[in-house]
Amino acid sequence: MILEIDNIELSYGDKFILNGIYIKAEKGKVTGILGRNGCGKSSLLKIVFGHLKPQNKLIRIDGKHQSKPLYLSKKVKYLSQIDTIPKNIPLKRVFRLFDLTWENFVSEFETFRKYKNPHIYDLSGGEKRIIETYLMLMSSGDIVLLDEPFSNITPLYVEKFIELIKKEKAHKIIIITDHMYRQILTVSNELYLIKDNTSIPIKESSQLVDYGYVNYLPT
Ligand SMILES: Nc1ncnc2c1ncn2[C@@H]1O[C@H](COP(=O)(O)OP(=O)(O)OP(=O)(O)O)[C@@H](O)[C@H]1O
Repeated sequence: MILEIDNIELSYGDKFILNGIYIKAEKGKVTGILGRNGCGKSSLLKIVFGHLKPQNKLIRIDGKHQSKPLYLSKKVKYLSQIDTIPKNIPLKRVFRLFDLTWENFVSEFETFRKYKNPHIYDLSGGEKRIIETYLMLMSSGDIVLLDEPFSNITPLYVEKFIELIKKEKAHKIIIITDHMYRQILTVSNELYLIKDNTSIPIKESSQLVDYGYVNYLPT
């Protein structure tokens, strides 16, 4: 399965954000998107999910133009930057709604074992984010869009998610964006930088220095 995000044009009023984007994401690969604050990464994922209507877009799956928003097809799971888990339902039930189990989750994320029958409001901000990321990544779907899954998460669990993403990509298209660029470099098979409103395919990490995204690369 191949997802192509093509010809995206987005402005908010007279504020020009994206133009001429082309991103190709495939099942079996993780596609990373990097870019400075405000370059339009979150807007791009919202456009792919279908929540944001740009001035122009072409979304293709296996070459077939998708005229309807992808979220209608239930093919896509989207970790956005806003809270999405209902507050009034016990978390174990939320997991069941996603066809997942709390028991499997705590076997990977041990520190959650202390919660016996938690609701989302019992958790810290980072813990909520861990749950949301787990649900979006691990539940069924062909396409997973992850907007800043690593921010606010303790390093051991960032490593855990990198491990899970590498497993899940075998049967999913995964598109990920985050400012933790070292982790994005680690987990991604294909990489794009959004700069000057457009997408630039990155083949060598040294290009990130050439394009002024970072001053130097970690040794
Ligand atoms: N609803 C909106 N109305 C007007 N401007 C918006 C709206 N949403 C986003 N923007 C602007 O569009 C630009 C891109 O925002 P977006 O959140 O997509 O960037 P980003 O690359 O994800 O940023 P960050 O890395 O800081 O999260 C920003 O300048 C932002 O202020």
